[in-house]
Amino acid sequence: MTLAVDVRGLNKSFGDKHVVQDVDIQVGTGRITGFLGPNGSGKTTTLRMLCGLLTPDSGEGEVLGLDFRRHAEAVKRQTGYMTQKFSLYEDLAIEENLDFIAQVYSLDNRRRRVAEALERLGLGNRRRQLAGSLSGGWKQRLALAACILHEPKLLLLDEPTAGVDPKARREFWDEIHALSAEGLTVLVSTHYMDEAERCHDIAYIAYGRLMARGTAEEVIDRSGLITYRAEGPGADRLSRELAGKPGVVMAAPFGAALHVSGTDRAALEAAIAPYRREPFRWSEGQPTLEDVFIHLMGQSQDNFQ
Ligand SMILES: Nc1ncnc2c1ncn2[C@@H]1O[C@H](COP(=O)(O)OP(=O)(O)OP(=O)(O)O)[C@@H](O)[C@H]1O
Repeated sequence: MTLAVDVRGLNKSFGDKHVVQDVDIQVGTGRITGFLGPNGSGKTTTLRMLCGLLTPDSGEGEVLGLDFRRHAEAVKRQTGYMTQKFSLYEDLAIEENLDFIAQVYSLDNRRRRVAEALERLGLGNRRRQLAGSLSGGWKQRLALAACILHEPKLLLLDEPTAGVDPKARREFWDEIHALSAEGLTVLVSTHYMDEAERCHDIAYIAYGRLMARGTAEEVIDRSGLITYRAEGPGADRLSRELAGKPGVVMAAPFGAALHVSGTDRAALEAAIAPYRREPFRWSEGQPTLEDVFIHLMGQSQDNFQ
């Protein structure tokens, strides 16, 4: 697999806060890599360093085959970065926003590019609508259209669907997959588990440190987590009793069922033994990505406290 991003030993501090610590990040060409981790763990900071908007304290490697520090400008030109906050002009129409961006970047074939971006993201019928009057989902589509206008090879998307309804999120992801199928590489930060599962690969960062990476299956397998599932009336309410018992890393309700996880099988089984009675039915299940992420978060040291 060729790598569109292959950066090692990335570090960044703000004052005495070491917010990105020795992070290695690799993103396969044409793949969609989900970037996950708790709030404030350094995802945005990492994305900004990769596209040359922020200078790392240290780190080396290539983005799109270029030394990402020495050739930051060239990397920037081939990268589309979608910020967390909608940053287009609310009092300009959709088409005017795109045309303005095309002018700012001195893009050739402005009309063609804008028309193609409108068409591609289904914005054609709304092209005269003011950006400020769009719903969250359409705003995000416009922001995505703006980032692909210059035909980048790499997309860095920072929580692009935060606060967007499920249907619009699904459509947005269909578009990300379509772009990836055309060869674009995508690194996308998200807090949504269903989105993590839609990624080819995952990188999980907590408190500035990369804790896991690989496909969802690999991340789950390598966690060493064992999960039991309890069903039956009131099973979900056992979480409080079980949480904190030796061997229990996590006990959380999943609908009416309960997931209890740990890494030490004997200790975990001892913890649930008193509850192996009617009306509860226990079975060993596959840990979910969410189980694994909560486990990883617990393992990482919160160096901001
Ligand atoms: N310019 C800055 N000056 C000082 N501190 C900063 C700056 N930018 C980010 N930070 C701090 O760095 C840490 C990491 O922030 P970052 O935005 O990279 O996290 P994140 O993983 O993207 O979080 P979220 O999921 O909430 O978006 C936070 O503690 C944040 O307050």
